[in-house]
Amino acid sequence: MFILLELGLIPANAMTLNAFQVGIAFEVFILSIGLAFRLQTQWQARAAAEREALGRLNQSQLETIEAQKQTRVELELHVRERTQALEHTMAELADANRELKLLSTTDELTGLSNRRSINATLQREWGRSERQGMALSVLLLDLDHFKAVNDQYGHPFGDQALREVAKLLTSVVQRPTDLVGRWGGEEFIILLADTTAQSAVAVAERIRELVAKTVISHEAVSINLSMSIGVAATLPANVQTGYRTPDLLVDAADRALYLAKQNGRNRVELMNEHEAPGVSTDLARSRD
Ligand SMILES: Nc1nc2c(ncn2[C@@H]2O[C@H](COP(=O)(O)OP(=O)(O)OP(=O)(O)O)[C@@H](O)[C@H]2O)c(=O)[nH]1
Repeated sequence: MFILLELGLIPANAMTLNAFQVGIAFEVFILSIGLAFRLQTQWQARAAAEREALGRLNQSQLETIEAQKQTRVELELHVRERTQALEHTMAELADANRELKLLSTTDELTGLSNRRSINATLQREWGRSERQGMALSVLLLDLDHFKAVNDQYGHPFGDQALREVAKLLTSVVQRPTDLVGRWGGEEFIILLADTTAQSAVAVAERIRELVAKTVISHEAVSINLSMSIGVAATLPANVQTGYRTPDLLVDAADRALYLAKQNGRNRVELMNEHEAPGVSTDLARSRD
């Protein structure tokens, strides 16, 4: 442009004189537009990429939250199922324990308390009688000539007789604090709390009479049985004259029972607290 002007090939005017600057300005302008366009394109691409990444991130977060929720629900369900199963097992265990306790305290044949349970009750009642200054009585009851019954009518008949006798005993002894148990074999025991020797003998006598008059039947056989009963009573607090331990009280009843057998059976004998044979209730003999 400068050479053309110098040679006079183009007229010198504002346009031609400033053509270089104008050209540069124009080029700068065009470059600026190009640069701006390029920047905008890059910015848009970057924004789009960011949006997409953000979208992806949110989606994965949502999936994570959803998965966690699902896991929690499943876990809660599992815990509930396990809790229910555990409760069920606990209930079964409680039932089994009750059953076990019943089995360990009950005589299978008669349903009465067994010896173990009677001993526990005797200890308890002894302590209570001691604290409250009450009398405590023990009856030992034994079926007479029971071996002959078994031998003659068979063991099943003997079993039935034991069950029937157990019912008779519980029908007479009904106070909640009293206890009827099977001491072993054809021998029964009765604990009478807050009961003096005199009352205990009266109870024993009622039992003796009831057993003697009750007909025991099983299948084609019907027979009458009788019982010998030993009675011992004490005031546990009375250490001077009474029996010192529950076992000694039972021993005394056992000695009274032995006397009843010796003296002819179907009778009641009382062992007095001074360890000597007591007043025998000869009612049995006199009435039979
Ligand atoms: N059926 C049956 N018999 C039993 C059971 N337990 C013990 N006996 C029997 O009871 C009988 C007891 O006999 P003994 O101890 O000789 O006494 P007893 O014949 O009753 O004679 P006394 O007691 O002297 O009058 C035995 O034949 C035992 O087998 C039982 O659970 N069922």
